Amino acid sequence: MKLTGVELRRIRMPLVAPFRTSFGTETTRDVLLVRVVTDETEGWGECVAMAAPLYSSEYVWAAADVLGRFLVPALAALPRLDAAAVAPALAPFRGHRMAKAALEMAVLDAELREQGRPLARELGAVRDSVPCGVSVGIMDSVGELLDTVGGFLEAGYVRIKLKIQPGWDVEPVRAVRERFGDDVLLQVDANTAYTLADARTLAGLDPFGLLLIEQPLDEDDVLGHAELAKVVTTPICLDESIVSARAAADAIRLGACRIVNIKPGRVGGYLEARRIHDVCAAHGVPVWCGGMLETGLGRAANVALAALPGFVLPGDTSASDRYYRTDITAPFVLAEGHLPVPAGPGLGVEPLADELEAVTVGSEWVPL
Ligand SMILES: CC(=O)N[C@@H](Cc1ccc2ccccc2c1)C(=O)O
Ligand SMILES: [Mg+2]
Repeated sequence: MKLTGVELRRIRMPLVAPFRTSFGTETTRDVLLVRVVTDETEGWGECVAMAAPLYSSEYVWAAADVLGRFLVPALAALPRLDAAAVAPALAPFRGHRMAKAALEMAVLDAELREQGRPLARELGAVRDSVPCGVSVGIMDSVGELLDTVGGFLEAGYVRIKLKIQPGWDVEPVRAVRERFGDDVLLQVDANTAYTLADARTLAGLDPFGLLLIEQPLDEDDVLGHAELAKVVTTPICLDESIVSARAAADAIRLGACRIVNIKPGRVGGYLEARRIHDVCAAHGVPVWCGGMLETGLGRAANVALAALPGFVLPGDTSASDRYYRTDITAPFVLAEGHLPVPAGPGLGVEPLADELEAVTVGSEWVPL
């Protein structure tokens, strides 16, 4: 494969409802897409960075800049273009994992399309559909939360995840348990909103039979999570802290987590995501696929990843209509709480021209 061009495309997708977390409220998703064109085919990548550096240090403008200024030129300099060569070629540039992940994803899509090989096959999928959970934001009232959770259970989601923050934690969890019973698979995600001083409050969640408490403390407070794990009996799951396979191995060995949320964008790509899956499997640590409000492009790749054997917990691989009225690909529709793993070459999906044009706010070709 020979690289002939790279397009950086900015799209804006309105959310069907505001999505509130401990770090802010999102009403519109500002997404950067990467299209890699080769002499044989083309591939698509999606950068999961937000418009502002609130989830991690990355944000869309910075990702577009680092791709255009450093990452794409480094890729263009490669003698041979293949997905395995992307991460090593980009390694000299520090960080920017979400930008790197988008570029690697586009090359992987192009390479697999050329080979006629589905991404699920390449990654080692063992299932052709995956059970789906849903992430529920912080709401203005417990009543509104219960209505929203009821709607998602009606829709067939097999697991509910509640965003929490100090002042919105034990009460909403108790209300969901009282209304929907003890059998609903339930977990919470704090997005780093607590400190070790809140250990007693977090232990207050233990009576509710949660699957896990996700990232209660700071991204870099791995030892704090190990301390917290001695006080809280609910399993700790890490998200923001797990930026690589090495970070996963260290966190597990330090006793900082018993479960890992794998997000390909956060860790630099789907190939590193598979390595994290393998490290966790070797330690007997269950994993699940996190979500970053991806369009159908990232959703397709996440569902393929979620079909690997170690993904034993339902992920945040929700249907397209959980976030968007209209997706830029054929929509992912929940069926009996599951999404089908794409079976076509590469991602198995591609943008629908009209839908893509309708949400495009900018496009630039990166000179090679
Ligand atoms: C589904 C879910 O909860 N995702 C993230 C948080 C999150 C929340 C809001 C977002 C808005 C724009 C882009 C990424 C975002 C990620 C998480 O697991 O921590
Ligand atoms: Mg999370």
